[in-house]
Amino acid sequence: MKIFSAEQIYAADKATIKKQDITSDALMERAATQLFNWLHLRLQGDQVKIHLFCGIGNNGGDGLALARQLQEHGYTCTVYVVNYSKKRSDDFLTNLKRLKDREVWPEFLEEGDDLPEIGREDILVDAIFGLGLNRPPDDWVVEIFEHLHRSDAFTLSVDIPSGLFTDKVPADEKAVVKANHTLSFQVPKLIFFLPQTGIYTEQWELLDIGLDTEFLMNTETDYELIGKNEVLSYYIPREKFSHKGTYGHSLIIGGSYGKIGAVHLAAKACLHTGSGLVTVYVPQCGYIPLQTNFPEAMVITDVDERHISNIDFDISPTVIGIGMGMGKDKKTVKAFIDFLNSNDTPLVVDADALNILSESKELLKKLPSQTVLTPHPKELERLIGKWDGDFEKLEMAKAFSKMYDCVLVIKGANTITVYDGKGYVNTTGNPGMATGGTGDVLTGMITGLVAQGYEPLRASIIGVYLHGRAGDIEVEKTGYQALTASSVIEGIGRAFLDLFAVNEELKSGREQS
Ligand SMILES: NC(=O)C1=CN([C@@H]2O[C@H](COP(=O)(O)OP(=O)(O)OC[C@H]3O[C@@H](n4cnc5c(N)ncnc54)[C@H](OP(=O)(O)O)[C@@H]3O)[C@@H](O)[C@H]2O)[C@@H](O)CC1
Ligand SMILES: Nc1ncnc2c1ncn2[C@@H]1O[C@H](COP(=O)(O)OP(=O)(O)O)[C@@H](O)[C@H]1O
Ligand SMILES: [K+]
Repeated sequence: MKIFSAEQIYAADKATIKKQDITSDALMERAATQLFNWLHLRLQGDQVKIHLFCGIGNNGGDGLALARQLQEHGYTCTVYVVNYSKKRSDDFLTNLKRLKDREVWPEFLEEGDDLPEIGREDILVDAIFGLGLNRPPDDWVVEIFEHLHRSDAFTLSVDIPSGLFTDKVPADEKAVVKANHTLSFQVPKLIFFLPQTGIYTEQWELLDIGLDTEFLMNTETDYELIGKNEVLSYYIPREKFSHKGTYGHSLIIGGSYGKIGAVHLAAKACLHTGSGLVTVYVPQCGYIPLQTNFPEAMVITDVDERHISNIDFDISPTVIGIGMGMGKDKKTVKAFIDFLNSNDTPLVVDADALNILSESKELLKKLPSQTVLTPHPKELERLIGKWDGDFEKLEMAKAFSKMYDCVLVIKGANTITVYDGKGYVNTTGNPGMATGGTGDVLTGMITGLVAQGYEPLRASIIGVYLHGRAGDIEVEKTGYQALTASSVIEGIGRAFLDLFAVNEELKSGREQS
């Protein structure tokens, strides 16, 4: 699913109005009706107090139109207009008049006014600012935001939490409404997925307002949200007459004394993701544990007991995953540099190998084209330098990816894979995965997918999706705290099966009906 910018959403508005020959007010009414239906379905006429805080633009207009529909259905609501500007939008004014025609008189809030009392059990609707915010809200408006927050009432934001810009991080966290739930129109917004802006709403949901599908389909976006449908469309089926050679030979290089587990996790994940063969390359201290606990893997050992000192093997792997638990011993750094100087096998690079790469631009130039790099935030900073806010981080990541022709997998709650000027935002995964070793599992999975013939960008997108899905499946059994990297590996098989689950359900539903 595409993630559109605010400008593109305004353009979609225009295209819809023209193509469907409707007024902008009719589109606002659609939006309000969807908001109303959402609330009505849940409240079923309950007489809970609803406070609607509206701005003076179209976000406020949505709020006013919603207030009218609520009032018509007998709900108890009070409407406030946060009067931050005299420049009211036409559709706001239309809806203000309609409300007054029904003898609902909003209370206009100005600087210095007393603020209304809000009970904990009440419901707040935040329709103060939407996509049109273009400067920080005034202090007295921020005070209203804080007042709403102090009430502890359930806060429902319309389109986006008020105070959030769509293209930069707010300077003051108090200047944003903290929503429990956001009902956003038609398309997801990038702000829901970035660590510095995603925190302002606990949940978000899309409401279909019938924007022109042709416009949405034909407009190229900088970001895409990756869900099951996207992954399914990339899936390569397993052939009946295939054999282990069909699915590639992955070589996992890494480990050092005390960190052999990282390689074990990556290699096991690689195998569970479908790599035909998996060989690991470790210091000698890794030989016995791996051969004892992981019979499916082949093991090649370095000449050194504790560290990788000379990457030397006589197999021809399809792809190499490198860096997990490898450490930065002097011998290892030299071995890695020598390896890069002669390697032309596709690479997936993680952990210490990334840290070594960060220290030399010359080394980065030696990476084969479309090498996958899987940094967590700290490793990313070492690679691309410090950024000022999540939006700049993404721009810097795109520039870096272009400069070195690499796929950058920016790991986090919503991992974003960046390549060729575009970002692919992942939707799976959970906080239980914030535990040692889950990153090693991801690297193994991406390596295993490249081995099977997925091109590096797709392997990354699919790997990240399945990794998160495996974590989501396993967390149902373990809870967040007990989820481990090993349990994520256990979940990989179910994550693959789950790709087809909806289709199966649909099929059985059709058969029954
Ligand atoms: N397709 C869709 O998705 C649909 C979207 N719809 C809805 O429209 C919403 C966007 O509405 P909007 O463009 O009128 O902007 P909104 O956020 O209400 O701001 C109002 C104005 O405030 C001003 N302003 C900005 N910052 C300020 C500040 N700090 N302090 C004071 N003033 C400030 C600025 O005007 P300026 O003063 O800069 O001229 C701005 O224009 C969208 O989020 C959704 O809810 C639906 O109705 C239909 C379909
Ligand atoms: N809160 C979270 N929600 C979803 N996924 C998460 C969360 N925290 C971490 N992850 C995922 O877990 C993995 C952690 O990787 P990393 O930090 O490299 O761990 P390690 O180095 O211990 O293997 C990444 O894939 C990341 O996206
Ligand atoms: K809002």
